[in-house]
Amino acid sequence: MGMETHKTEDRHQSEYLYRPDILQKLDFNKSPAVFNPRISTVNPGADWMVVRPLQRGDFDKGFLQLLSQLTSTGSITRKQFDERFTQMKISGGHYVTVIEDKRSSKIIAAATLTVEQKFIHNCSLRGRLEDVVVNDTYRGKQLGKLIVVTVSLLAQELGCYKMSLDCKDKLIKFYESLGYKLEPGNSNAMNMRFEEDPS
Ligand SMILES: CC(=O)SCCNC(=O)CCNC(=O)[C@H](O)C(C)(C)COP(=O)(O)OP(=O)(O)OC[C@H]1O[C@@H](n2cnc3c(N)ncnc32)[C@H](O)[C@@H]1OP(=O)(O)O
Repeated sequence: MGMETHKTEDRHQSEYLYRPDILQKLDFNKSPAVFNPRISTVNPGADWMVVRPLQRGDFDKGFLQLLSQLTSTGSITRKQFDERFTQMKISGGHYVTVIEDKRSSKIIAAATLTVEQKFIHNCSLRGRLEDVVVNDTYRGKQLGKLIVVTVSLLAQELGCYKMSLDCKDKLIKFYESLGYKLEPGNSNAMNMRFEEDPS
């Protein structure tokens, strides 16, 4: 490969799914979450950690292996990953956000904000929190709180009027500590499955 080809390839790998600068202005004082010690998106607590949008090159940084700690991912090829990344970027509204350990160049946490465009509420936007996961060897160090608060504040910053999530019963307390509430009479998650559950 010539030098120019290398440069083009580097640019390709570091391409972001969404503009990283929106993450710089999130105000953690707006969140009810308690951090001890205090950390935030811009100051995640160690110089080897960075909170940022998904990059195309995260295929090589263990992003899919991390997701497999959440649910079944199947065996996704680089081409499939690349095409999905491109489609998400073109369609907009997909804020896949990650924490990288720069010492090992590995993705250690992830959460997605999906923004839905609505007609109701004066053409409003609604956020959905999806696919939250922290690498098991990094759990219990506030990174779950950090990544969830990051995408929740991002939803607010983007103008969403609310943010919703589905979770297992045992995680209700975790999300309540971050500002999510079970609304009486309005907290049922229902699904219609079109395929056999692979697990
Ligand atoms: C909308 C969704 O995506 S729901 C799916 C959530 N993801 C998963 O279940 C995947 C597997 N689990 C994980 O990846 C992690 O355990 C996470 C993301 C749930 C939490 O990540 P962590 O980095 O361990 O969380 P963090 O250190 O920020 O913990 C925050 C608090 O929640 C509590 N907590 C964390 N996980 C759990 C759990 N599974 N059950 C009960 N409490 C929990 C912690 O004790 C901690 O409480 P404290 O602040 O009083 O000490």
